[in-house]
Amino acid sequence: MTETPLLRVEALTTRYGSRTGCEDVSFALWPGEVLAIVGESGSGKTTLLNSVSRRIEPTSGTVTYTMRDGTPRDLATLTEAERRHLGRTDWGFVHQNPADGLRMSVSAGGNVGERLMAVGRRHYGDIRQVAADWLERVEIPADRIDDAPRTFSGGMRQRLQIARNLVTHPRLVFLDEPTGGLDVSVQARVLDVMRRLVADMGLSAILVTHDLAVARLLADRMMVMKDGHVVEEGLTERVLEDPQHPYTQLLVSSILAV
Ligand SMILES: Nc1ncnc2c1ncn2[C@@H]1O[C@H](COP(=O)(O)OP(=O)(O)OP(=O)(O)O)[C@@H](O)[C@H]1O
Repeated sequence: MTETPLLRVEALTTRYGSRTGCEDVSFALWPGEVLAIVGESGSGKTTLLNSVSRRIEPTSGTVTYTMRDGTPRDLATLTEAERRHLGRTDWGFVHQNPADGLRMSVSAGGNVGERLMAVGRRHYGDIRQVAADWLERVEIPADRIDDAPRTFSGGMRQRLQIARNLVTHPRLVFLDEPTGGLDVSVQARVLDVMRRLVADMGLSAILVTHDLAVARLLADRMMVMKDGHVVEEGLTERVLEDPQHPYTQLLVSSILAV
């Protein structure tokens, strides 16, 4: 790991009127690290993810991101065009519902190729070849390249969403309950593909999940949220094996002991 974090979040607070989404959250994300944000429904996980990725504007606090040229930038100071560029090149966002991250009536190859065109690739034959390679990497049969994702199963759609996001080799991926809507048997394959790609590509990721088993499989480090606050944070194995906060103890015993 290098000395400069990829992302530094300081005292981030997001309120919805008088209701608190997340409050006074600080953390650093290091290159190549996967950080899970866990907690029960309503604890503020999605609010935090969306505030960090600027899908919503936080009420206060700062998020500093180290750009590809090594310059740390306060995300609040980026122009709209700079943010869009970041979203197309350096960042990926995998939604729980694949329909939110895919174009459901565009072919699978088109869904992947579109992201390449957004970063300036123009040669049709090359784009199709890269798209075909990526479908293979996420275990989608080559003969489905011209089919639209609305004809795919839930697991295939999610694997396609992963391909669409990773084809531009982002440095940071936001994963919002990426296996949340899937049957357990289908989840395993999606998780396996994701774990392999994250490791192969040395990706940094922030993963929101209420499922501690998913966090255990993918994350190096874990932050536990309750009522908008981080109550515990540490290496995944440490938090799961030796939880310190009573709420984490409850979560771990109720979920892993079954
Ligand atoms: N758009 C919104 N308007 C008002 N309140 C909101 C909004 N979104 C979230 N909240 C509130 O903020 C708090 C945190 O919600 P959030 O969705 O971030 O939690 P979560 O841990 O992601 O839950 P889930 O796992 O159910 O998605 C909750 O009290 C929720 O009711």
